[in-house]
Amino acid sequence: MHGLTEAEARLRDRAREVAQEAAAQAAATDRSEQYPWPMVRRMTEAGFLGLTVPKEWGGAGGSYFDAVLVIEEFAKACAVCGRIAVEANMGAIGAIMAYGTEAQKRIAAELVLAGDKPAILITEPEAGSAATEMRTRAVRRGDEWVIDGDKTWITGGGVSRLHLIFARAVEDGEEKGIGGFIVVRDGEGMPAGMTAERIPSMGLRGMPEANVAMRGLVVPDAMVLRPPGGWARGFGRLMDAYNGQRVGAATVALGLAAGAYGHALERAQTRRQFGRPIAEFQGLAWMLADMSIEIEASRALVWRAARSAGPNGFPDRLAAAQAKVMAADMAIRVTNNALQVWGAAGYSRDNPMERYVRDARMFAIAGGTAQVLRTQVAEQILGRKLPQTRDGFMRLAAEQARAAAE
Ligand SMILES: CC(C)(COP(=O)(O)OP(=O)(O)OC[C@H]1O[C@@H](n2cnc3c(N)ncnc32)[C@H](O)[C@@H]1OP(=O)(O)O)[C@@H](O)C(=O)NCCC(=O)NCCSC(=O)CCS(=O)O
Ligand SMILES: Cc1cc2nc3c(=O)[nH]c(=O)nc-3n(C[C@H](O)[C@H](O)[C@H](O)COP(=O)(O)OP(=O)(O)OC[C@H]3O[C@@H](n4cnc5c(N)ncnc54)[C@H](O)[C@@H]3O)c2cc1C
Repeated sequence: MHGLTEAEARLRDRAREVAQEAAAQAAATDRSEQYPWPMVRRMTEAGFLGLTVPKEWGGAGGSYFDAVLVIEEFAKACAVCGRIAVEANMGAIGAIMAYGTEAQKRIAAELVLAGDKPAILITEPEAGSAATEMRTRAVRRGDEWVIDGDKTWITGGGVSRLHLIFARAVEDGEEKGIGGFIVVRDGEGMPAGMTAERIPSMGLRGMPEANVAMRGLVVPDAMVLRPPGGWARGFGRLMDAYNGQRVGAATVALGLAAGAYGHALERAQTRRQFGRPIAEFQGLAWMLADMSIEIEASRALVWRAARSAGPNGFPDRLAAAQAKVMAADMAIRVTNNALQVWGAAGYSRDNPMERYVRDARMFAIAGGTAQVLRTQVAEQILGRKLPQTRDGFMRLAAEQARAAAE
């Protein structure tokens, strides 16, 4: 790897060192399906949670690129730890540090720097890819808002303390747009009006995924996250921040692929059949060559996307989607081929290869599916909206005709 400053290389090396401890507990975390609290404490002490929090709020003031260097090292060893590093540096915490009030920033920074991995609540049972069709409503009642709705597949549900909830804001009986609502879980249980029920998942089993129900959840007005541009632009500005997390998810996929590839490379040179190392068989040598090419190409896109964020900005939307699509699809292929290099041994649950395969599967679904993000890439390169609803193009044409007539 090249193109790192001395400080960046030092940060990556420090992350690599701590990630050895993450590797040692990854199998146990997968088997127990328990959130890896001891490792979270270790990562917190090392300053990897809240790395991107500005110095004035107690963080290291690191860049998205710094976070990416750390996330890849953890994801190679323990993808759950990699995802913790994503959400403790990007997504909800990024949105709050950019758009929040002083009080909101202080609360969020303190939580993350003390080891919390925030949760972001966007998806609903009937609004997955079509996230703008969400039904969760926040109705204003004086100085507070009352939230009702159901979210699903919420990473960290029941473990996270800081929650950023996307909901439709209703004021004076009128719907204003989609906004962000901050809720903090203080004690052991969930806040009044909020429940979390775990969903059993295929991979990343140490990370709880949950259905979160909100019934009369009260949020003070002071905890409403108001991005610039008003309610009507709320969803878009929150998604600006979410582009950071897309780069983070791409990095976990990259790290998983790189970790599996490392194991495959070693195995190919030590396992012998027909009297010689299996690496000498061209079928496997080319498989390893393709893995290395795809990993390097993905890393280039991930780095480009992370570096596209200005000092106080978020990664570019197009670059983030391109990196995520490439890394997610690549990780499925590479982890699968790495298991193939291991033969039957790779299929055993006593071996990390099957965990890499299970863990890699989610990234073409979560954070925008591979299909939806391809449409986003197409929209950006074509410079035009590609509506996904049946009547979308008719509405667009009507809007354009109206604008031309004015
Ligand atoms: C955006 C979609 C939900 C498509 O819905 P629509 O067609 O109804 O919406 P648009 O008109 O395209 O967008 C509305 C509004 O938002 C702006 N926008 C959309 N995406 C972005 C973006 N990436 N960056 C910046 N701005 C964005 C868009 O320009 C419009 O703005 P204006 O109103 O014009 O100002 C759909 O394409 C989509 O993204 N679906 C995926 C939903 C998703 O990613 N969910 C993630 C849930 S969290 C998660 O999975 C965590 C997992 S993890 O991190 O491992
Ligand atoms: C492990 C995991 C963690 C997650 N974490 C979170 C989280 O923390 N917070 C959160 O809010 N959400 C989270 N999600 C939810 C995730 O964002 C959604 O699963 C994702 O946006 C897709 O929604 P869906 O699953 O409802 O699929 P659907 O939208 O129902 O899609 C089903 C299929 O149809 C395809 N499809 C849908 N629309 C189109 C289209 N317009 N064009 C082409 N194909 C289309 C999709 O690509 C997919 O293959 C997580 C999901 C997983 C698996």
